[in-house]
Amino acid sequence: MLGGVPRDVLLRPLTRSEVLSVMLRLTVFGAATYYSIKWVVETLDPTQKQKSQAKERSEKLMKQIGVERASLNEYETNVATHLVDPRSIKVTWRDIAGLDDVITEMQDTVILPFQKQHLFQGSRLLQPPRGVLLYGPPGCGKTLIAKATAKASGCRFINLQASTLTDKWYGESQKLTAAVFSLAVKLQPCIIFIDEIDSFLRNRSSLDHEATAMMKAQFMSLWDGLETGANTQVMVMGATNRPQDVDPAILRRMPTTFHVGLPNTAQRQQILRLILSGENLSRAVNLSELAEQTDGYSGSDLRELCREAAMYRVRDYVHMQDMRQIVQQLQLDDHDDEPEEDAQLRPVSQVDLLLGLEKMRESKLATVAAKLGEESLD
Ligand SMILES: Nc1ncnc2c1ncn2[C@@H]1O[C@H](COP(=O)(O)OP(=O)(O)OP(=O)(O)O)[C@@H](O)[C@H]1O
Repeated sequence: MLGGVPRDVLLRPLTRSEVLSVMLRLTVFGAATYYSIKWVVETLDPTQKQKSQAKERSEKLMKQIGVERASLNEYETNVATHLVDPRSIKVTWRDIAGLDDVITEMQDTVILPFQKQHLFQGSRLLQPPRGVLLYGPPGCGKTLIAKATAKASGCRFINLQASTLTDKWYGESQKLTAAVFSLAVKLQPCIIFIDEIDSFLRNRSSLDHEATAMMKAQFMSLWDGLETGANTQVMVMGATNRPQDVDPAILRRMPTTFHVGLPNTAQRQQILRLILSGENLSRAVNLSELAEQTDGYSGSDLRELCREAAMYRVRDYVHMQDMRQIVQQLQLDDHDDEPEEDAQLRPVSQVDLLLGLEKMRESKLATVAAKLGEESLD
């Protein structure tokens, strides 16, 4: 190939400008190769679109919570898409009824350390808890309390879904787990909230996938790492319906626990009053009677009962309108200039509420029957 080039030209040393020119060409060639390969890899990466969407979303959320110019790696960006702006949370303590004791305790043990950090410094005994667990049956207000806590504390709030960490390729879970803690530290004061923590950090068993076991171990060690930074304001808050299924090692890291149980009669009456507070109620409504009759009902059941009750008057109204139209059509000529009827819904009555209760009972019985049926088939 170089046959035509005279031997002395090949052997003579390169001049300074030739060396520079070769180096320049090599640099340009190297850069072109690097960017071409990067472009091909990015084009072929099926998750590229999700990644750029995550970046956009996390940048927007970070801006909303007042953090600009924080440099986040790819995994922290992914976790940042689960950030919640406390100002956007609608739930306040006033939206929770019958749980005054839990709220007071939450304010003292969780919110106070965030708000009055200086009082808690310098004493190992007064260190705020690194982990808090809310437990109790479904629909009794755990999520409401977590949201109101985030709002009242003004902390940044990472609402972590178990699937964010678990449904990932091997190795990705660990990088995301590390990112949860590093992001929380960057954004502190911060609460990492994990709903249904039992499904995520459940009892370890020999059947656990190796990656899951490693992720759990890593989660715990990063959690312990929070202890070493005395001024670190990061807390993990978990909620579960099944505390017995949570890994005991995790439970030990959540020494502050709040039981949010089924409401008693007085609490049910308070919840009913709160749920119906914006409604037009008939004077004859007796919430104490309803509270007596709803033993075993959660706050969420009571809300559903009230929703049903409120619907009866809407249905009545629609039926009434239909009837009126039929009558009007029949008597069209005679009643041409009759005044328009009142377009208001009637107040919610005690009968509506009792009918709502009846409907709830039926649906609860049907659910129990279906469950028993499933069990007998197993
Ligand atoms: N104490 C309460 N005061 C007012 N509303 C309540 C209360 N408890 C439950 N509710 C109503 O029930 C709904 C569900 O409550 P929430 O999601 O907090 O329950 P949860 O305990 O987190 O349930 P799950 O374990 O199923 O997530 C609330 O949105 C609210 O309407």
